[in-house]
This record gives sequence, C-alpha cells and structure tokens, in this order.
Amino acid sequence: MAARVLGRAGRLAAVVRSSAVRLQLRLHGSAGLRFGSQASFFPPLGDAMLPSGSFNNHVALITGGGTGLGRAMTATLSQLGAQCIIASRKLDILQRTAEEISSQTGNKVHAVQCDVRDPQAVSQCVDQMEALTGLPDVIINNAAGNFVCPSERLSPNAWKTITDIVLNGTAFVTLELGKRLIQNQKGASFLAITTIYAESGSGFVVPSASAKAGVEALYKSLAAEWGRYGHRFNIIQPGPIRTKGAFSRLDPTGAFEKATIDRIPTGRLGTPAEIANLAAYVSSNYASWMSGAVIRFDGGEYVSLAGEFNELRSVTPDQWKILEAMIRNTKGS
Ligand SMILES: CC/C=C\C/C=C\C/C=C\C/C=C\C=C\C(=O)SCCNC(=O)CCNC(=O)[C@H](O)C(C)(C)COP(=O)(O)OP(=O)(O)OC[C@H]1O[C@@H](n2cnc3c(N)ncnc32)[C@H](O)[C@@H]1OP(=O)(O)O
Ligand SMILES: NC(=O)C1=CN([C@@H]2O[C@H](COP(=O)(O)OP(=O)(O)OC[C@H]3O[C@@H](n4cnc5c(N)ncnc54)[C@H](OP(=O)(O)O)[C@@H]3O)[C@@H](O)[C@H]2O)C=CC1
Repeated sequence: MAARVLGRAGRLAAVVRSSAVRLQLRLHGSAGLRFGSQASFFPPLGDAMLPSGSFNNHVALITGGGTGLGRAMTATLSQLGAQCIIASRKLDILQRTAEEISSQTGNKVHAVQCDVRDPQAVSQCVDQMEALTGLPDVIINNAAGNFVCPSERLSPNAWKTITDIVLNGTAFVTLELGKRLIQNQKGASFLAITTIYAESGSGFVVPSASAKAGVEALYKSLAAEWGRYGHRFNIIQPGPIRTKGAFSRLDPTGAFEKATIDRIPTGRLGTPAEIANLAAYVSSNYASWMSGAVIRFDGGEYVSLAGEFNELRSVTPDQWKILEAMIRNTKGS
C-alpha cells in the first residue's frame, strides 16, 4: 500500500518536473495572456464630467497651458465657464491655443508669456493677470521640463534646467500668487501635476524625479499651513498619457511604448481629456473639502510595477494547474 502511494507520488513528481521545464521554456518565450487586450474593459470618456457652468465667474491660471495636458485642462475649464490665463515661454503657441479654445467655448482665454524659472517674470505675469482678470480662483502648476538621460551624462546645467522649471518654477508661481491672494483675503485652489515616480524615484529621469518629489513636499506642506487663508493644495500624479512634449523626450524612438502599455492593468495609455476631468473636479467647489491629497492617475501602472509577483500574470490556467500541483506536493516536506 505504502509502496503504491509512494509510486504514485513519484510519478506525479516526474510529470510535474517535466511540465515545469516546459512551463519555464514557455514563460521565457513570453507565452500567456497579452495584458494590453484588457483596454476594451476601460474605454475613455471624452466629455466634460462636471455640470456646465461649474466654473462660471472663476478665473484659472494654467502654466504650460498651450500644449499637451495643460491645453486639455484649459479646454475643459473654459468649457465649464472659467476665464483662463495660460502662461509659458512660447507666446505664438499660447496665442494659437487661446484663440482656438476661446472660439470653441465662447469664454475668453488669455495668453501671457512667462518663463517660470525667472521670479521677476513670474511677478510680471501675475501683474498682467491682475490687470486682465483679477487674481485667480484656480492655479494649476503644470509646466515642466524633462528628458531621459543616464545620470552620468548630466551636466550641472542640465540638472539646473529641469529642477529650475519643475521645482523652482512651481514654487515661484505658488509663492507669488499665494502672497497676493493672502493680502487680498481671497481663497484659491492650487493643483500641481507631478508624476508616479515622484514617489518611487526613477533612474534615467533623476532631475525630474527629484524636482517632482520636491513639488509634492511643497504642496503637502502648504496644504497644512495655508488652509487658514482659504487655500487648498492638491497633487495629481499622472501615468503615461501621449503628448508630443513628453513622448518626444522620454521615448523618442517609440521603442518602449508597447512594454509600457503591457504593464498597465487597464491595458492602455491615459487620455488628456480624462486627466482634464480629474483636474477640473479637484479644482472645483465640489472638492472644497479636498486638500493635501495626492491622487495617482495611472491606470494601475504604479502598483503593477511595484508588486514582485505581478509577472505571474503571464501564467496560463493550464500552467497554474501544474504550479498548484507542485506546491501541494511539498506538503509535509
Ligand atoms: C521607458 C518609458 C517609455 C515610454 C513612456 C513615454 C512617455 C511618458 C511616460 C511617463 C511620463 C512621466 C513623466 C513626465 C514628466 C514630464 O515632465 S513630460 C514633459 C516634457 N516636456 C518638456 O520637457 C517640455 C519643455 N522642455 C524643453 O523646453 C527642453 O526639453 C528642456 C531641455 C527641458 C529645456 O529647454 P532649454 O532651451 O531651456 O534648455 P537647453 O539649453 O536646451 O538645455 C539645458 C541643458 O540641458 C542639457 N540637455 C538638454 N537636453 C538634453 C538631453 N536630451 N540629454 C542630456 N542633456 C540635455 C543641455 O545640453 C544643457 O546643458 P549644457 O549643455 O551643460 O548647457
Ligand atoms: N504626458 C505624460 O505622460 C505625463 C506628463 N506629466 C506631467 O504633465 C505635465 C504636462 O506635460 P505634457 O503636457 O505631457 O508635456 P508638454 O511638454 O506638452 O508640457 C509642458 C509645458 O510646460 C511649458 N514649459 C516648459 N518650460 C517652461 C518654463 N521654463 N516656463 C514656463 N512654461 C514652461 C511648455 O511650454 P513652453 O515650451 O511654451 O514654455 C509646455 O507647455 C507636466 O507637469 C509633466 O511633468 C506627468 C506624468 C506623465
């Protein structure tokens, strides 16, 4: 009897061992489910989520509002009734965007040239804004600079350029407006756009990771300090959303796009309209109790990268039968 049981266990172990070799070969050959196919479960919606008029009589400043995600946020706020000011270095691009959005929504978008690295330029931009619209109710710090680069190739000026735009630029805009709003006893919503690797850090984008982490510390600190002046401070950490500015500097050949999508549990990139809806909600009076929040908006990419067993997604149900048998076979060992 004992010999029969031992014989059966031995045969099972042999089957399991040979199946395990086949399984290993197949895994190394990247067999299994294609993760990207899950996108059909998560179709993006493009229309504005908040009721129309949610930003009537509101003024919004969006840095970097001429392109990419900043442009999408400006379009949504403008559609919902806000008077917007968009600010960055390239006046021609800002003016084109402002005209296009104004003509679509019927609400004025103003273009103001400003390099956020220069505190004097920021102060002049706010002067111009005060003259055009008065002080803002909504401030979105969205302007940024970035490129992939091995850290050993970074010059001091490369480091300074990125950290000046991202951390110092956000601080200059926030402090200049904060002081004037406090003086005028006017409350406002401040939103900073960071990135998921502000939390984890990331190789090859080290100046950006360091500066975005600084922006998060700045906003969490001011959420605690300036609530007494009527100011809210929140952070959105986007995952990958296709924009010319980001993709041309972070994946110039397009070689990494498929791998990026494959690791996102919702199987696709985000869209500018989706983040614009979230930014509009966070900046609106519907979110008046939200301050100090850090909202990760990445289709699940961060947790997907973090969990050390997540690669087991590529194991098929048949392969699981084998793995389970192997694990159960360890009983008593
Ligand atoms: C594996 C991933 C695969 C796929 C994913 C794809 C995409 C997205 C996924 C996630 C995104 C997550 C986060 C995104 C964060 C972002 O911020 S994206 C937004 C990017 N947008 C921009 O950067 C727009 C603005 N950028 C610019 O204007 C320029 O690129 C700038 C360089 C940042 C600034 O221009 P400026 O004219 O002021 O500066 P320069 O004089 O040209 O350069 C200053 C110094 O930097 C050095 N430099 C410039 N480029 C590089 C480079 N590519 N590599 C190394 N060094 C560089 C330059 O030489 C200067 O230094 P110096 O020579 O010592 O003087
Ligand atoms: N797209 C993505 O996948 C992700 C984006 N993000 C973040 O989203 C935000 C928007 O990025 P995205 O739209 O993709 O990229 P863009 O390159 O389109 O946007 C960056 C904007 O910043 C402005 N800008 C750059 N330098 C300065 C400066 N010195 N002064 C003022 N404005 C400046 C640029 O305008 P100009 O050249 O006219 O100055 C541009 O409009 C950024 O904060 C980025 O870090 C975060 C994670 C993922």
